[in-house]
Amino acid sequence: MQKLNIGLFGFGVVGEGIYKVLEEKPELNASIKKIVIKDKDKFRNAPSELFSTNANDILNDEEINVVVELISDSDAAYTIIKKAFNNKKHVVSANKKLIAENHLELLQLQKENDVSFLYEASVCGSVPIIRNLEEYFDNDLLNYVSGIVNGTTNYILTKMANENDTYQDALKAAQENGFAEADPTADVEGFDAAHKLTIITLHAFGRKIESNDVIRKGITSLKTKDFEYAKEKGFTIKLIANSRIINENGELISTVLPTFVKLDKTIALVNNEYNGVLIGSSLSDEQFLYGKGAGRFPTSSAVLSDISALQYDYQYSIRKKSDKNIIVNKSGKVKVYLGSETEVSGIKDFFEDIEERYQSNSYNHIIGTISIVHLKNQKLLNDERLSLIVFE
Ligand SMILES: NC(=O)C1=CN([C@@H]2O[C@H](COP(=O)(O)OP(=O)(O)OC[C@H]3O[C@@H](n4cnc5c(N)ncnc54)[C@H](OP(=O)(O)O)[C@@H]3O)[C@@H](O)[C@H]2O)C=CC1
Ligand SMILES: N[C@@H](CC=O)C(=O)O
Repeated sequence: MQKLNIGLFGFGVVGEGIYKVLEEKPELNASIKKIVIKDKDKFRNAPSELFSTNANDILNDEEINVVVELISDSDAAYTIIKKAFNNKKHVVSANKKLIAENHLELLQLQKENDVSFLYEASVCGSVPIIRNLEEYFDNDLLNYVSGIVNGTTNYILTKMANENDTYQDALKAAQENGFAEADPTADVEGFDAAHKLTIITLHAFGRKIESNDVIRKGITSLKTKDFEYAKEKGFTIKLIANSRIINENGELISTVLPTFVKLDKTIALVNNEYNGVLIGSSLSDEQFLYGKGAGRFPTSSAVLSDISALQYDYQYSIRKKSDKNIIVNKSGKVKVYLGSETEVSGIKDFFEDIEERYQSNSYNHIIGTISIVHLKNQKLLNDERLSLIVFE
């Protein structure tokens, strides 16, 4: 077993977690030689000689053969990872934004430099989704991957639906628990889930889509009345990320949208910071992966698993990667609920047909069918007056 000398970038929620975990796992033959952070004056729960603010203390150290990148700045992480590859170091990362934005380039660089780039922690925290899609589902025909991939929003939605918490209180608690991104806009507006969905889509279907291709709406415009409607009708509201193949030409429908989920469905039972992903395939029908999607030790467990996989030179091969023309979000339609406190002019025009209209002094809603082409209209997605919720 080769000795892994680790250079760790970041000593925040996850970085400090993996430091602690590795201290308790001497049998792994992996130890942290240097930790690079940003703020040299912060108190650290580790010996001060380990710390530096100079990235080159890791990147130019020839004894360090593994870089574990756990920082909150994706631009800085991009520079660090590229240099690490050039210097023939393996990289483990949890940085979904960075990966989603540079996925194919980074995979190519790992290949050219004959090193490994592993990032299980970047999607669904502790849940081993990437390696399962990559290895186990290699031969089975996948139809969809769908579920809850962001712990912060699921925590907030659970607290709002089940404990009548306010959005602000629930978000604050998610931040205090270390679930949220440094800028929680990434969580609550659905960007984080969209980044994760692009990573999932490449490993599931071999197709690289951009986060901007995903039809995305977060949870910030949901109102108490929407939760009341959901309860009355036997639903709960979840932020669901979904990529599915709909046509023989391989067209993908990829969305991150607030979704009414029937209370008796598996996904409805995924609460708090837990994530849960349904994998639909021709042979095995539907399977479910479930576990903690955020937080110090759950995320560290996935980072640890990647470090451990380096011991046997594991690499993602992306065998399913297809260079065919990729078509995303062009066909089909969905059943949508649009709620608003005041009448919003022109929204009826988005619907192909309307099934239900409700109007009162304090709240209105319309339920009907909207084509995918109209659903991606930014006017509809970005209007904060509108609660947009799809039916699964
Ligand atoms: N928290 C979670 O549950 C999960 C997080 N992730 C991902 O893991 C990564 C780390 O997240 P998390 O630990 O929560 O973040 P934190 O905000 O808790 O910690 C971020 C760390 O990054 C360091 N840092 C920021 N910029 C730089 C830089 N330019 N150079 C060196 N160090 C830098 C900070 O330094 P300093 O301490 O000096 O401020 C800090 O130690 C992110 O990519 C996140 O998306 C993935 C899955 C789950
Ligand atoms: N902020 C993210 C952290 C894990 O990826 C989340 O809440 O899921």
